[in-house]
Amino acid sequence: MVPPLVLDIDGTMTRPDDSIDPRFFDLLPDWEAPIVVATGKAFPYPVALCHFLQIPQNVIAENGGIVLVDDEITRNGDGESAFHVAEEYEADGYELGWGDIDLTNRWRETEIAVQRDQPLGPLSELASEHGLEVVDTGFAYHVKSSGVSKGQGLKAVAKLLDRDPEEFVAVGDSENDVSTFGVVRESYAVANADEKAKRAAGTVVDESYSEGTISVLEELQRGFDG
Ligand SMILES: O=C(O)COP(=O)(O)O
Ligand SMILES: [Mg+2]
Repeated sequence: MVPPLVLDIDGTMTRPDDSIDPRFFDLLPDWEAPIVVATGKAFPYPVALCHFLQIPQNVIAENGGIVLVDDEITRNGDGESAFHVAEEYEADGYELGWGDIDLTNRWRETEIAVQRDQPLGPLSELASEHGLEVVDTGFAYHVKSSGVSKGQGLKAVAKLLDRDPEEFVAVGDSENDVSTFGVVRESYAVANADEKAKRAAGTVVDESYSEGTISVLEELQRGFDG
């Protein structure tokens, strides 16, 4: 059997121009084991991605803040405090950086995300005053509860799927994937991954972005076929 998968979205299922690699639309629906999409993005994004890929909606969103399996939704973390951090950051004269219509945070429930061109120092200070932490995904700074992570999310998903997290193979590209890498059987960082993800991964693949992820999936498939 091919192993169950836990896949990050940005930097992992995407090409360098941020588009989803269209090859996943053929590869993933045919994968004969559960697939979990684990992302720092707000909940609607991975739900929509699963919908359009036509795969079951096994989702970890907001870096573990929201978990969906079948019809069960679990929320984790102190969203209120994260929203207070955002308010205080703005009151101090900084911006979240997403423009007037902030679609990055509009649907967030358990954490907030800030553009990486905004100052990190004051954001980290406010986060720690509220007992929160900042994670840099390479796409955004995320202000979140420290006990909440994709790895914790995967443990919850695995349980609901009647699986062990150690059956899973993970692919990711950044520090918000390190917790996932810590609970799975095999972990792969794509070549564009940040140093934290590369250090935590069992294997760093030669290819970048979706090219790297697809090479891992094809290798797993060959292992299964052979
Ligand atoms: O939204 C982000 O900042 C990163 O998203 P990802 O976890 O899917 O890479
Ligand atoms: Mg990523």
